Amino acid sequence: MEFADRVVLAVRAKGNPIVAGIDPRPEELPPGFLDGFPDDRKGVADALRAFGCAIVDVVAPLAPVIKFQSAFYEAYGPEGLAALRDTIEHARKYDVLVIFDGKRNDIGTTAEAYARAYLGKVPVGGSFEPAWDVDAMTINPYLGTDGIAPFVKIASREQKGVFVLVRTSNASAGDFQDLVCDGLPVYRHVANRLKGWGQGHQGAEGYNLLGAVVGATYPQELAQLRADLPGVLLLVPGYGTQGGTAQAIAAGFDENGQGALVNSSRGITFAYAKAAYRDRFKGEWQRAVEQAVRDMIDDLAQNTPAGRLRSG
Ligand SMILES: O=C(O)c1cc(=O)[nH]c(=O)n1[C@@H]1O[C@H](COP(=O)(O)O)[C@@H](O)[C@H]1O
Repeated sequence: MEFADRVVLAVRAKGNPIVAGIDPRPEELPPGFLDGFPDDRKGVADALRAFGCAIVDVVAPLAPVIKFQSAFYEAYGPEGLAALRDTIEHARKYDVLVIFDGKRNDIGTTAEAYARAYLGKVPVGGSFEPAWDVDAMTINPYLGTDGIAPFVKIASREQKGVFVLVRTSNASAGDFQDLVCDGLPVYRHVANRLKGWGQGHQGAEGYNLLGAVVGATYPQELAQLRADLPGVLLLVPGYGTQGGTAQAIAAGFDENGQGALVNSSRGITFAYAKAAYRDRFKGEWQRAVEQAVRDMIDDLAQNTPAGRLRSG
């Protein structure tokens, strides 16, 4: 089944549009968690593996999508990447879609290697086999069309998805993305190109394999892009810790409560450190994580069109 159709069906089946972000920072692991592991780089990577898998066990039954932020695993070198691989494999045991967030890209030929690595297959001996085999990945559009085409080609062949950074959530997002050129800010030029890049790749549910990343922290731009990009899935990070609210995200959905996937990473992964959850659940950190997901589901249901997913 096409990636975008799998997203629509998964969101419908779970009744919410949540992307649970797993961005593990060793210094924020539950108190005492690291004590059970050797005091070296491999030990920390093993702790990230154990922690990430435990988070997956809590979030995968509730959320339709999990997003892994590669940076926090890469930080621990090859051992960290092995931990990421094992945690992705653990997530694969559940009925959940997996996004690899590495914001990759390069010139066309190198972009093709990235696309093969994460979405496609690589030659091994006389045959081809998948390497990372995730459902979708994030990419950077700065290099233009030839850097995007290989991702679209391979995603299309493998029924995978790609999310292009269009208007990011960070404070300096506007440095380049808001520069006006030919009467439009650069991020809207990217959005217009994205429509072309995705042409011919629409799934049966009306959404494209090529999605757009749009931050929750810029509600006006989000509303603009929802209008500019019908049929494009929006991956919306920035909810919670970065200050994005459900009200701000509401404009990202279509009239059926579909079309936007809302990510929260620290707000879920490290929920147990928040005073309200810490006092309520004491040392039971997985219960705090579960409650954070349930609270986010309720918040989006009450304050965005995603509530329509529940009413059927
Ligand atoms: O592509 C992304 O996912 C992304 C794009 C963006 O504009 N802003 C953004 O925060 N992200 C990622 O989304 C996650 C947000 O994490 P929290 O702020 O902890 O919820 C991190 O993994 C970021 O790298």
